[in-house]
Amino acid sequence: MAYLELKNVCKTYGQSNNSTEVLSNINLKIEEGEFVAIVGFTGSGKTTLVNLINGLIKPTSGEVLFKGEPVVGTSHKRGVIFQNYSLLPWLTVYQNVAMAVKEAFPKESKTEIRERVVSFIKMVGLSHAIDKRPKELSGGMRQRVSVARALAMKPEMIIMDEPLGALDALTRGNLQDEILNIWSKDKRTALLITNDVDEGIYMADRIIPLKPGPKATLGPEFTIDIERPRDKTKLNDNINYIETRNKIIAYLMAIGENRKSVSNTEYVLPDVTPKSFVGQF
Ligand SMILES: Nc1ncnc2c1ncn2[C@@H]1O[C@H](COP(=O)(O)OP(=O)(O)OP(=O)(O)O)[C@@H](O)[C@H]1O
Repeated sequence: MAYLELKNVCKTYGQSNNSTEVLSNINLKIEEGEFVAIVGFTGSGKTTLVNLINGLIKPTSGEVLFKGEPVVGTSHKRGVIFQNYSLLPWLTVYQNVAMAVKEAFPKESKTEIRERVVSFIKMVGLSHAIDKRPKELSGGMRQRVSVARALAMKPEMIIMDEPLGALDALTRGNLQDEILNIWSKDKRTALLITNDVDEGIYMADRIIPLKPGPKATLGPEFTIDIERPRDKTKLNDNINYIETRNKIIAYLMAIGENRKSVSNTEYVLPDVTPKSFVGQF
């Protein structure tokens, strides 16, 4: 039995004439302990896929199974690191992480919870900002709180929706390594949604492209046959890395070209000037 399985999953938004089938016949199996990356184009339905797996939305048809059981609603067993960090603005960094930890570990003592929260905030390099509120943090710092919050809950499966996109290269690299540490040390299962092929190759066992939408489906998988732990500084000399990267990029470029050729529509912008601007220049 697969740890996570999607069987013929389709998702349509809207009703009748006004509807769009965003995802079409998605079939995916992830085994326990695997790290799978889905690489997709912008707007292809990546977040929709994450929300289906997380239980935030239901498929229009098909099934999402977690450990053999249909996914109904969210669960802290599946920890999601969202793209938009979704922190509670009135809580401090500590409180944002602690709230999630308390929910995941209701039987832990106050001291145990404090230790857990503090150690994960330290891991993401935010000890100095532990009592700050989200509005006092940069976008990258908020994203790091969101990573700490998801990982501190020790989810059985870590689901990441383009979690590191807003970060600088150094912070991004550090967090990739922290996520990999936790995944391998705690024997987790992980799904990473990204538009960065290099990030996918560095982190995952398999990469599966999500074709452009509407009616996005999954493309053929690419196995990443590079020994772990992987050394970023040596990847550029690794023949497996070079070959796999070239194959994935060629595939994505080919399906990207098809997408371009689907639409020849020209969009003409309206020729209007707001009244308040007239005479200002
Ligand atoms: N709740 C919704 N109602 C209607 N349409 C939606 C809804 N959510 C998403 N969509 C549409 O579904 C399509 C896929 O959106 P989604 O956010 O899943 O894509 P994405 O690949 O995550 O995008 P991005 O790369 O920009 O983050 C888009 O055309 C979007 O407008």
